[in-house]
Amino acid sequence: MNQAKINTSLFNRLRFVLVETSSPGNVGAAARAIKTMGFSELILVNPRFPDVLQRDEAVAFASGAQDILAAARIVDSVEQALEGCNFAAALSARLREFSPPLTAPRALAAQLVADASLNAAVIFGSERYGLPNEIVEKCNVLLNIPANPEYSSLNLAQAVQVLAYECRVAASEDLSPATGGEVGFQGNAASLADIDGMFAHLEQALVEIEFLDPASPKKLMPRLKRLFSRTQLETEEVNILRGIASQILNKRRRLDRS
Ligand SMILES: C[S@@+](CC[C@H](N)C(=O)[O-])C[C@H]1O[C@@H](n2cnc3c(N)ncnc32)[C@H](O)[C@@H]1O
Repeated sequence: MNQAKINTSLFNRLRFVLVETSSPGNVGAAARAIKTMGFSELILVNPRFPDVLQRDEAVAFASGAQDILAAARIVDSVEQALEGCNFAAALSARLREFSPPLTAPRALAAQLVADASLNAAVIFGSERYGLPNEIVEKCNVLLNIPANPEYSSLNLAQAVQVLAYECRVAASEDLSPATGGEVGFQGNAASLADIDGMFAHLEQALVEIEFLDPASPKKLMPRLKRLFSRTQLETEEVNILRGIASQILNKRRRLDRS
């Protein structure tokens, strides 16, 4: 039995999100992977089979982790899966032109353990298609598991296992009290829902001043998302950006009226 001391704070702050998973066996194996490493929160976004959690194959692959399966939640959208989160990492074997900063599981795990103010999600794509760009662009980081460049796509549940393992190892190595305090943000990390709202507001303002042409948006919003994803936005900062957007919209309306 492993008696190593461990900082358990991350176990309650990290959720595993599987998007549009098709194989019940992978869902069961993912439940087992997260339980063996001490985690418990599994969320499925639009799985191929709505009854996947009860399917024999899922139950068989979960083995002793049937409690994780039973407690797993099924939701309709990534936004629902991320409710209450202020940090999200997209896992992909594929690098993309417009993505948040690239990081590796070990570095991310250390960051999540060190900063107790982070309520995080790690998001995995479907077996066939991986993660769509719209989801990757919402995330703070893109996580790539280092692998053979000629064949780097792990089985979904194995990717979950690697991530959960790295987080456990990082938690075992960091035994500082998990209170946040001097490490991490000065203010509260903005929730992902607030950041989404801020981008929608900013987009509206940019359209209003004709900086963004909705008929030909090019890559302006993905580029801005990438820019902001390089910093961990705080609630106050999101409010400032929304204030700027409001001011632009109000000023524009006043000019239109005069
Ligand atoms: C079988 S893979 C999906 C492969 C898919 N055909 C694609 O091109 O993305 C299922 C999921 O496991 C995760 N995954 C697999 N290999 C990975 C790697 N090397 N780094 C990060 N995530 C990986 C990703 O979340 C991926 O969406």
